[in-house]
Amino acid sequence: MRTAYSVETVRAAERELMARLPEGALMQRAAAGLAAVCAGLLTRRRGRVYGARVALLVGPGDNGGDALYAGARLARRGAGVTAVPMDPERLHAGGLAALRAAGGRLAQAVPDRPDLVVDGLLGIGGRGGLRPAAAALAGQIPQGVPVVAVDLPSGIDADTGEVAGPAVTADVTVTFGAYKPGLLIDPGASAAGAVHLVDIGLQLPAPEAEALQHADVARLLPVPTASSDKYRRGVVGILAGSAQYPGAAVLAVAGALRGGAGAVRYAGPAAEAVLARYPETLIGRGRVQAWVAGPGLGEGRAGEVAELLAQDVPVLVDADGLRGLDAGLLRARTAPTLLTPHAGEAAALLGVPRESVEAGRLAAARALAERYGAAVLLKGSTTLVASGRAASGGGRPVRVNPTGTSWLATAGSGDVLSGLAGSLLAAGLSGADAGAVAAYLHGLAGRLVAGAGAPVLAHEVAEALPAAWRDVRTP
Ligand SMILES: NC(=O)C1=CN([C@@H]2O[C@H](COP(=O)(O)OP(=O)(O)OC[C@H]3O[C@@H](n4cnc5c(N)ncnc54)[C@H](O)[C@@H]3O)[C@@H](O)[C@H]2O)[C@@H](O)CC1
Ligand SMILES: Nc1ncnc2c1ncn2[C@@H]1O[C@H](COP(=O)(O)OP(=O)(O)O)[C@@H](O)[C@H]1O
Ligand SMILES: [K+]
Repeated sequence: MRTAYSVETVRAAERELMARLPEGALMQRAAAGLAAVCAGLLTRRRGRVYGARVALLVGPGDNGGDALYAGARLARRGAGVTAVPMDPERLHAGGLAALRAAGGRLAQAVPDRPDLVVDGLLGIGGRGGLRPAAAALAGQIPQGVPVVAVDLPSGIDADTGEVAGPAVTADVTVTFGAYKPGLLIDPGASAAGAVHLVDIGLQLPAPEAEALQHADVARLLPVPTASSDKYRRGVVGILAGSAQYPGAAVLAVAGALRGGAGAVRYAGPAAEAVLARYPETLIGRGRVQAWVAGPGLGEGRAGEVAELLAQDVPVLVDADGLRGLDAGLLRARTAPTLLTPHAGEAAALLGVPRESVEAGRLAAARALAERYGAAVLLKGSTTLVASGRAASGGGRPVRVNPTGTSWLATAGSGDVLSGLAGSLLAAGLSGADAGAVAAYLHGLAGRLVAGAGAPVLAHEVAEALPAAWRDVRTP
């Protein structure tokens, strides 16, 4: 499990540790880790650190201090290090002295053709987008030069990944003590590049966000045993498709068949299309352990969705099923509910513009989970899963899906995802676990189909799901 912690939590852990260590020890640990990553990058690109030109963008706080001390370490290994301050009157004094003592220099502008730029403008003390002086410096970063961000790319919100204005885009981010949620969630995650975590010895409590890894998913997958039969493995019902959108039914069934339930039951007007493709499907209503309601239903079917929600079985609601959902009805349910909106559907459910969901994905997922008392899988460039309890009790971390590819932004891939997640619900996973595991496998399958980068069809994602299962289950 990869875990991420809010600024408040990181600061508290830092205070606690600093009280037990000599002054400046933590910053030295951070600077040593940062310098090691920079040295590794320079060595890979040009064979050695000696003679490399390194430009440090230095802000007024401790983030700038880290950059200055790391610059001093690189200068001692023979790099030519130039520090460019955001405000020459506000520079970390110890860091500046160390850099000077090591032979580094100060300049007013980023020198020509550096081999590496270190972004030490703002760290967890940054608020909002870069202000003009910082933005002007970030604007001087030459194209094509690798950028290493100190702790996080300056201008991204550490807690949410929101980017409120100008921000640095890094190739590598060296973060200290713990991942911050903004490094895992877009748009921040995209700005961070590859993230290296430097352990500085923090003792941390429960995380605010977490990302499953292969082993976590493998533990949650429903695997049949000697005593299994198709009913014990779970039956998933699919209410999807319409005369206008029969394909959504086929794709949701395709995802469900590969999700680990023992049988898939289809209810709706696209039975012929479903059977033509998947003769394994049971047709018509009957007992199920979970329902998937919504893909391709078209308009005027809210009554059918409400009928399923009135039953005491787990229900996943997607796509057209999400229109006009009754929050009171959902909150009154005792069986698990999982909602799987994309940003547009989430915006409609929250009554806010789509852009505000895109810009603040974490807050949107939490708000939906709280308002509807349900687990929420918010699809998009970083898929998030908030559990109902996380919002109300503040207890459960939001799951950030680490797999996926933007090639998945293709018609019908969401239908495959909802069938898959519904199947996992029927197999007995909680709403949040079913959502997180489904997003993980779906993202992995999408990557397998896209390969080095090629268009992906939704049905191919469903077909690649067994390979994704095997990949996850291979130790
Ligand atoms: N606290 C600790 O023990 C450690 C902290 N470390 C470093 O310290 C950093 C945090 O340091 P600080 O608390 O000094 O904060 P920052 O270095 O992030 O800078 C905060 C300062 O930047 C200015 N600022 C804020 N938002 C701005 C904006 N949008 N545009 C322009 N200027 C803005 C403010 O004047 C504020 O004083 C961490 O990110 C990490 O790099 C590391 O050295 C590890 C140890
Ligand atoms: N930019 C993106 N990067 C990665 N994945 C994306 C991106 N945009 C969409 N996706 C994924 O693609 C799928 C699209 O689902 P959805 O929007 O419901 O499409 P549809 O309704 O056509 O099936 C979701 O799994 C979503 O997370
Ligand atoms: K930074």
